[in-house]
Amino acid sequence: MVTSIFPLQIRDACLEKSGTQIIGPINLEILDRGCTVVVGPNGSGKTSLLRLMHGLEKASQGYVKWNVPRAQAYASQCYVFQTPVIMRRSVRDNIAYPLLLRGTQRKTALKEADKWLENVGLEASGEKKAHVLSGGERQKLALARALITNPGILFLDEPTTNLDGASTKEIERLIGQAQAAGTRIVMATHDFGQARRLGTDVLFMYRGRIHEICAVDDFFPTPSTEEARAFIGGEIVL
Ligand SMILES: Nc1ncnc2c1ncn2[C@@H]1O[C@H](COP(=O)(O)OP(=O)(O)OP(=O)(O)O)[C@@H](O)[C@H]1O
Repeated sequence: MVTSIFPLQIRDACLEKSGTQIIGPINLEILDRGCTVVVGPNGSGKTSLLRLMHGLEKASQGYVKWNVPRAQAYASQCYVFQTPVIMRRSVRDNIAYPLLLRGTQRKTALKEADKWLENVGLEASGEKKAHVLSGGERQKLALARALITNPGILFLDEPTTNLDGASTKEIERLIGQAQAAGTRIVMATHDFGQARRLGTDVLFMYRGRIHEICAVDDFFPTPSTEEARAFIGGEIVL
């Protein structure tokens, strides 16, 4: 039996940069189901929290611990950056790349990439150089490249910033599809509509700390703190 990477346990974790604590202490447990949307004002620490969870940053105090050894957990995670990293090769090769890294034969990897090209609507662009893609197309490529590995957890940092309505809808469809297929989602977003459409629970960051965590259906109509109420109302929260 394969051991689950969950729960992810974060205990008293802090992250320091240039001698300043930017987030923490954070206490959080992530179980294997759902879509957690991370919201909060600019600079409240959403990206830093995602990076800490994924292991791109190391806790200066406390710990971030998966249910399995770190390397095993890392192999089952993907992180899609706000500005996706695009490799200087074709769109198709970009998508196949994670499978090639894992030792899949090139022919099989490309066949799988073709399925994903179709799923994300990039089938006409497979042979294009990836760096010519538009912003929305790049996000689709990045999602396909993440999902081709069937990750246990997917971290998304503002996946639809600067995208038009149709591209946003398309990206949300792919995220919903991944969640339905069993991938745990943790996503930072400034889009409340998106948070309501995709999220199961909300994590509200404020001044580097988790200020509130609850079901999406409770957070927006009845936030339990004054800061969250002000934030949802579009007031400046400092
Ligand atoms: N490498 C770094 N060095 C120093 N400070 C940093 C570094 N990275 C982030 N910070 C600071 O940490 C704080 C949290 O940043 P972070 O990017 O996590 O916020 P955010 O909530 O994702 O913001 P936004 O909504 O604007 O994307 C900010 O004040 C930022 O300036």
